[in-house]
Amino acid sequence: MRLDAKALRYMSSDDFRVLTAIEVGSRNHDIVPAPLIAQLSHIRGGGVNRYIGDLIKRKLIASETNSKYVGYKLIYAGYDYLALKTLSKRGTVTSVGNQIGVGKESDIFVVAGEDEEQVVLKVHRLGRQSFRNVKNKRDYFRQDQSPSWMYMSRLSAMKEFAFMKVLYEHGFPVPKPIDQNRHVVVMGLVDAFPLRQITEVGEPGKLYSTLMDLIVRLAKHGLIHGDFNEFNILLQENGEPVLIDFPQMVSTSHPNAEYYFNRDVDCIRTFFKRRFNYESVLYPKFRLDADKDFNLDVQVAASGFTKKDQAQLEKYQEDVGANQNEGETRSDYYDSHEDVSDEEFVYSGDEAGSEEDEGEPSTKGKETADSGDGDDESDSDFIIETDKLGNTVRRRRTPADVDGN
Ligand SMILES: Nc1ncnc2c1ncn2[C@@H]1O[C@H](COP(=O)(O)OP(=O)(O)OP(=O)(O)O)[C@@H](O)[C@H]1O
Repeated sequence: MRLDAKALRYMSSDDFRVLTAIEVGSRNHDIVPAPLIAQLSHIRGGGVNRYIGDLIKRKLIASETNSKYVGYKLIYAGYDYLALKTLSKRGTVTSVGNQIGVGKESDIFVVAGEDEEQVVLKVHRLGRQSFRNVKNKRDYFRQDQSPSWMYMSRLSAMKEFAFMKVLYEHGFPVPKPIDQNRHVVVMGLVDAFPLRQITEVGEPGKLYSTLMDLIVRLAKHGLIHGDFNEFNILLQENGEPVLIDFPQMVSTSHPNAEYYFNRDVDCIRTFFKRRFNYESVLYPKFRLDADKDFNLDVQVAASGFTKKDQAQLEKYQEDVGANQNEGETRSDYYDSHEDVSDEEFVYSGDEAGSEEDEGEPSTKGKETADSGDGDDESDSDFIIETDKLGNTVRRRRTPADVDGN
């Protein structure tokens, strides 16, 4: 799936009203009947059917029949569309660029921001992975029981933005948080390579200590990253790491805090041993009684991402985790995952904050960065080079390399 910027330009305001009406109607209906769409969009007569037909053709909505009537539902592309429209109206996204990556549960694009600078647009796609791993898929579709995939994606984006903001404000090395709407987060572009692509570093011991210090500093602020590994650490040319991706971040007062803390520490120890042949007897241990400098989790709760939201996301993550194939690593996932059709992601309500005209749009596409474990991957798409600090880095070829620039 692509981020279709052109579609944004060509969509009429009536199309948007109809799309927004379907989003609003979805709060109380699995599928929204045409008369309700007409009422919510204030488009009278049979006119609404023409717009509905148009939106179906553009694959922004889908029609479905239940036992009583034919209705319409928003699909991922339509939801993307509404989010992009809102961000472009706010001016935080001014044009759409290329997809630079695909995560387990997200699509990442570089787009132009407010002052034409390059920024990162991350579209959360919960359900991509869980379709394979969650047994009780139906739960997430049934509005009366559990939230939809799109609702969960929105919660995940809210969480990422809330944590990024609080961490950024307290001087942690994270991307600059810029904006968030629905399931989309806009953040600063970090000029760096994921640690996973780095084959050699000048001083592994120094980087190891920096990363362990970061884990400890987070804990002293009441937080555990929960997914602190080579995929979520970007290494800048000056050797300083930047932390991304906070879907599993938990408070140090979480009942399983010690487990999560140790897992983060172990991830780094294992990676350093495997990749750089570096081992140290020194590593941090979790201490519940440690003096806390600050409780950032309290600030996050105050930011609008509530404890209830956190609990809902945690339940989802547990469901995914509990059903994860034993021993499956993230690389295995990348190597084996099949794309799930976007039409399968159906929005079934619970959305908030969708004022009329507050629309915005979509994304997704081909895996371009990081498509397997760096150790096993074919090298033809990569260039090995030495950065200014003498680190050997492996990066994907760009058109500029082909042109010889
Ligand atoms: N702010 C950023 N600046 C530069 N690159 C970024 C940024 N955010 C993400 N990326 C790139 O996109 C990739 C995926 O991002 P991220 O880890 O946030 O997605 P994800 O869906 O959570 O992935 P996964 O769960 O598989 O780690 C990163 O490895 C990195 O290469």
